[in-house]
Amino acid sequence: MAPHALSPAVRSEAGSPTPRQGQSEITVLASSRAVVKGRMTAATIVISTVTGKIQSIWESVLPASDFPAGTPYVDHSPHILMPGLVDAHVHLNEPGRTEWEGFWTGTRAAAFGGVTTVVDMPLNAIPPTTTVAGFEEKIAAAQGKCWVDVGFYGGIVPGNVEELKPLVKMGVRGFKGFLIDSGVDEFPAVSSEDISKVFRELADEPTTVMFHAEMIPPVTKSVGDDVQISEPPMVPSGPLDVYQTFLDSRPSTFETYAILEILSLAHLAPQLPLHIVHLSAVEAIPMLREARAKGVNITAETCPHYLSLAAEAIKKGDTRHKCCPPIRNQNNQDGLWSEMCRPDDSVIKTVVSDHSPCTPNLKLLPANVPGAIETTTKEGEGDFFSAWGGISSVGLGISVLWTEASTRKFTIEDVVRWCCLNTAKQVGLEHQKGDIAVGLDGDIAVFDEEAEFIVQPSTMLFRNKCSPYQGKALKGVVQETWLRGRKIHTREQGFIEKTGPAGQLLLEPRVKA
Ligand SMILES: NC(=O)N[C@H]1NC(=O)NC1=O
Ligand SMILES: [Zn+2]
Ligand SMILES: [Zn+2]
Repeated sequence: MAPHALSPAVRSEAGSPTPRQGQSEITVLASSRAVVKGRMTAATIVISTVTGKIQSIWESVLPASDFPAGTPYVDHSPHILMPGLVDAHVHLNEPGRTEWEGFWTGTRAAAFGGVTTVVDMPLNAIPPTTTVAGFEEKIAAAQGKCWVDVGFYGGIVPGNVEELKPLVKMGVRGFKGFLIDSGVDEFPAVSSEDISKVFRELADEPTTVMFHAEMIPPVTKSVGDDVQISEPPMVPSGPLDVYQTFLDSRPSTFETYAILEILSLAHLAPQLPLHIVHLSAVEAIPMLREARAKGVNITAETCPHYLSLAAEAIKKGDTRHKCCPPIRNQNNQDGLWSEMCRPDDSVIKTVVSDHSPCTPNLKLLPANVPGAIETTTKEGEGDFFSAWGGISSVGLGISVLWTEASTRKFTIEDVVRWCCLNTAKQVGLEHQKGDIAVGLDGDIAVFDEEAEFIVQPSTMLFRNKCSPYQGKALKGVVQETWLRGRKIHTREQGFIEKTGPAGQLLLEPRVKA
């Protein structure tokens, strides 16, 4: 490439603010391997330090001498430059349950793992993001505490339909509702009537409606001439600290029944994107495929835990593995991976953490499990039914996923599709996030896919160091994380503290796809 070809590309954009004295207007990252527009290539990426946007890309490694003297330039070869990850499902729980997780700790954990955007779930904070007032409190609580960019979902609960359009205008990136008990009182489940109202209300809005798709199938019984419908309780069928007992209490039919219910109402909003969060049961896949073939606009996500852990290996009382829907058996995991082999028509488009932490006491961990705390009472120890449901993993996702995906012959491009390109699309941020392309934010993860590490408290930056991954050897290390053209974290040096929490709140309303 002739050096003169650079001059138009490195010119700063007209009308942009001037950089501070002595600061270069651009920063350059190069590598023999980069995932640009979803494809592996050599690349030299020029990011404006003024706008934070990617200004130009060459599909070759240009030497530093091609750039003006003093331009920060690093050739990261052979490490991979990939887009910063967009984790589209994280519970940050602030305000109200900040002792479970907060903006500061949750976004630092994200940055450690190359995640440059997280999208916060509407529940577990108090208040939940189910009203305009609740969202205002969230936004206020997040100010100045975010180390990566943060978007927000709104919540759907019985009776809040009038809040939904105003929340869209305030910039929520979608909505989540539950069809089963959510685990927190302030976020009740919705009925089919509630869903019908929501679909009518949001039918033409630029948003996505997402469901925690587990539902207890009602049982019908005849009493005289009447048919009575009731929900059976989730009754344990064995010891409470045996994982299989818990798994038996939340079978795959809970997921398939919930999805059928959602599909039966989809005609009320034919244009509205629908989405199933944290899909676990493989049995739901053919149903979703059939619906999509008929034109229903529905997608699904799954999580690293469903793709890497299996019920058979969960030890007695190890409630670090409790989540809902549950981790199922190895066959189920293999089935999810088979679906991931279909890059173009898979119903599972994204992989997200569903980082849903709590304080360690609520996990009721027996003393011999790492992450346990000393408790004065042994009551309920190891009880999978009473323990908080949720897996902590934000920032570990890419390594957990790569450890498993690489043995199954998937590529880094696949990971980028699941965790960057498609997650950005899911939340309407594809014009800004999730890819290395001119005009997008200069969010980059520098990934060494050969390096390995053991998960320890020092590699779990979330607030409560209690995760089923502790002690596991993982493959793939994020060496550096860049947010809008600024290096914010390196594995060697930690956080670039002088940069401070440079994350922005992503509140620009979505536009219709
Ligand atoms: N309330 C809450 O965060 N629940 C999450 N935890 C989990 O395991 N599944 C969820 O939906
Ligand atoms: Zn959920
Ligand atoms: Zn969740």
